[in-house]
Amino acid sequence: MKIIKVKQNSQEVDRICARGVAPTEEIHQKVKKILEDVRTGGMAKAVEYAQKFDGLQGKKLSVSESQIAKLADKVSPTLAKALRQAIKNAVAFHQHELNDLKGFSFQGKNGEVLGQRIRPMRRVGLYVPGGAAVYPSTVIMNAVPALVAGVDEIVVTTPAKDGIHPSVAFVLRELGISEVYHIGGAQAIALLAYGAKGVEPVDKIVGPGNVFAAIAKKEVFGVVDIDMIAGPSEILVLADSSADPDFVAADLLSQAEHGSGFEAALCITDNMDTAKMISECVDEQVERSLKKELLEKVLENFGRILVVKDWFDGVAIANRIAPEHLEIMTREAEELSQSIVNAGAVFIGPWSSEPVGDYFAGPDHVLPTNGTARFSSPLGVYDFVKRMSVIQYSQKAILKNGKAIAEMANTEGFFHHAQAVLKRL
Ligand SMILES: NC(=O)c1ccc[n+]([C@@H]2O[C@H](COP(=O)([O-])OP(=O)(O)OC[C@H]3O[C@@H](n4cnc5c(N)ncnc54)[C@H](O)[C@@H]3O)[C@@H](O)[C@H]2O)c1
Ligand SMILES: N[C@H](CO)Cc1c[nH]c[nH+]1
Ligand SMILES: [Zn+2]
Repeated sequence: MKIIKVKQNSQEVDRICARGVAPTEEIHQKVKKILEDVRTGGMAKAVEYAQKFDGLQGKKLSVSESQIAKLADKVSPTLAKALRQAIKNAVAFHQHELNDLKGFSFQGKNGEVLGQRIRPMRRVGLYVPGGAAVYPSTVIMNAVPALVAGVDEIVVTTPAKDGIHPSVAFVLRELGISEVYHIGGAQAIALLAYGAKGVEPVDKIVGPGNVFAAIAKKEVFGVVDIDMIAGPSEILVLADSSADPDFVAADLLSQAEHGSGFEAALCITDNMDTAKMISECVDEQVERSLKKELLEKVLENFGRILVVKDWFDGVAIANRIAPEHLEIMTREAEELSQSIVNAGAVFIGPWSSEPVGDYFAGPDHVLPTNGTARFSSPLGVYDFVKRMSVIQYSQKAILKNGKAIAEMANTEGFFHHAQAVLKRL
């Protein structure tokens, strides 16, 4: 793995900050055409694309409850136990988010009541990727916050080349999700956003995906809401000489293996010897891997060990990179973590390996990528609710403030706004 000495504004850091799949004009046009085709051509077009790209056999996108149940029964007892526990952990974590979603109301000086109410969305679409891998964990991470928020209708789309995987079916059944369509990519996003015969459009689409799903989500924003851009997975490990190089290497490769080829596996260290040991461990693990070719491609693009002169520079660079996952394996890991402001999730200390978060700990694994952690948050209950303002004016309050309101309205040239208030005085 390449080792590079860097400062905060080095070219290599700029290149990493500009990472991500830069979609070509060709991909953009392709996504737009698929969206438009499904919007105008409806179910027939959606089926055609799902057959072409998503391994759909036959003409039916919807997966029936009995199919889900049959597949779910195939899951081994040990996997069933693990998935059930992962669901429990995710529910427990997301329930804490409700503490910040209570709304409020207060009474003003003239008896007026003002407030904010929180309401769940009615119908949401969850995109569960399925091109290069199978993602039962992503069903959990997409669906649990929606369920905790109290969303009425949850729709899942997933490509699944070889049909819905039993583990995915198991999680769907455990969570009571029965509206499922075998479709992926831009065509799935179009189906969710525009609807088609037998499929009602949703209010919001969430979930990670490859470049086709991500661009399609951006394109339909406005017709529906979207969560964020959650693209190819990324990890940045901060490691000093106390870190176990074998752990660091393993964690870097955990995200490099996701399969799109555009993942990022980065490390920052303040020690050249540590850099060399980590690099050797990565090379050894890659050499032994069944995914050697894929890992080499990812590491060539965005696999780097950056050596900094001190942690002041290290933290500044980490905050510029704003990775999806940030692991800290340094002596004062918790203290250092306090300086991190841009990351999807922070994993502190040697035992907090990234896959603990991918599968089990409880916090969501749908996280902002490509540096969007500068302004986006992990998927959470807050993504599935809306805030609604409440204004309950009293007669005393309108008598006190009516003239001021009318004056503002008249200044804007809105005579009828002014009249509506003045009539009440
Ligand atoms: N950030 C997160 O929270 C998070 C979580 C899980 C996975 N991920 C990422 O999600 C991505 C999943 O990607 P994936 O490919 O496995 O699954 P995917 O479901 O996102 O994409 C597969 C679909 O893309 C479409 N597609 C592929 N090639 C196409 C082409 N040439 N033309 C038109 N459409 C095409 C097809 O519809 C196909 O079914 C990975 O990069 C992974 O790292 C991110
Ligand atoms: N690391 C991914 C998020 O970037 C989530 C995931 C699911 N399965 C394995 N990993
Ligand atoms: Zn992962």
